Amino acid sequence: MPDQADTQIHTPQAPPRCPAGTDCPNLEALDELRTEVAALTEQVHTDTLTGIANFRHFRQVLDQEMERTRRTGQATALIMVDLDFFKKVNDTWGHEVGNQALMQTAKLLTQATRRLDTPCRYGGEEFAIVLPSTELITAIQVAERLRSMIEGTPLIVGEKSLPLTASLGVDTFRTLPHASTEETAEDFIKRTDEQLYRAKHEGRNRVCHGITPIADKEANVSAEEKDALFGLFGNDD
Ligand SMILES: Nc1nc2c(ncn2[C@@H]2O[C@H](COP(=O)(O)OP(=O)(O)OP(=O)(O)O)[C@@H](O)[C@H]2O)c(=O)[nH]1
Repeated sequence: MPDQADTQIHTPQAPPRCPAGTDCPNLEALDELRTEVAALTEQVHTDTLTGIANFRHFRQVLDQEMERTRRTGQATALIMVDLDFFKKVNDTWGHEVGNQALMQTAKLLTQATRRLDTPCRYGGEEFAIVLPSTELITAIQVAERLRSMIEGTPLIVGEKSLPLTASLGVDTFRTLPHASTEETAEDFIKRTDEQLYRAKHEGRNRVCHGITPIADKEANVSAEEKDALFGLFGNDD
């Protein structure tokens, strides 16, 4: 038999009711709590240094957009961005100046993209942008615009102007609507990262992109779907 203290702990308490038409102090407390939860949720999804989305948020958005692609057949584009010779910036000018370069780059990423796109800090000096419902050709244009903005916006440190450049990899995830696909978010990131490393290897300060295969090995493609597909990619025959 539980003692009285136990009984009090385990008995569910009905929330106090507010009389209709009166100010209710509990509602105010609830509002405060909601504001606090919203602020904490934002913190969990934000990179502290740059103020843009962090890796955790990036992964959630990417999963969500890939799922949208599977359902609608509209491509999801991904751009990976890595500042060039960033170690040298840190070594020459110090970590604090390196941080300023990262903050400036994050600002440019936000300026160069639409509100629907999600620019994120992927980690270190690497960034990623998820572009929903975006074809490869458009994503390449966005990446090229961003590359040019980074190159054309040196970091001003006192009297000095510090040139910055970045290498970018671009690719898209696409599949036929409602077809099963085996490609995971990790595979897609890896595929796009390979383009980024190609850009580094080919001399940096450039955009490299893939030719996206249909990420669907098993789907039976109907004549109508084939027509739609060739309409999307353009038919060379
Ligand atoms: N200031 C600053 N530096 C960082 C941060 N995160 C990572 N870094 C630095 O970024 C540098 C990355 O160096 P590397 O991976 O050698 O790349 P890199 O020098 O840019 O060379 P490439 O990518 O090949 O052009 C390292 O010196 C890290 O210490 C950060 O939050 N702030």
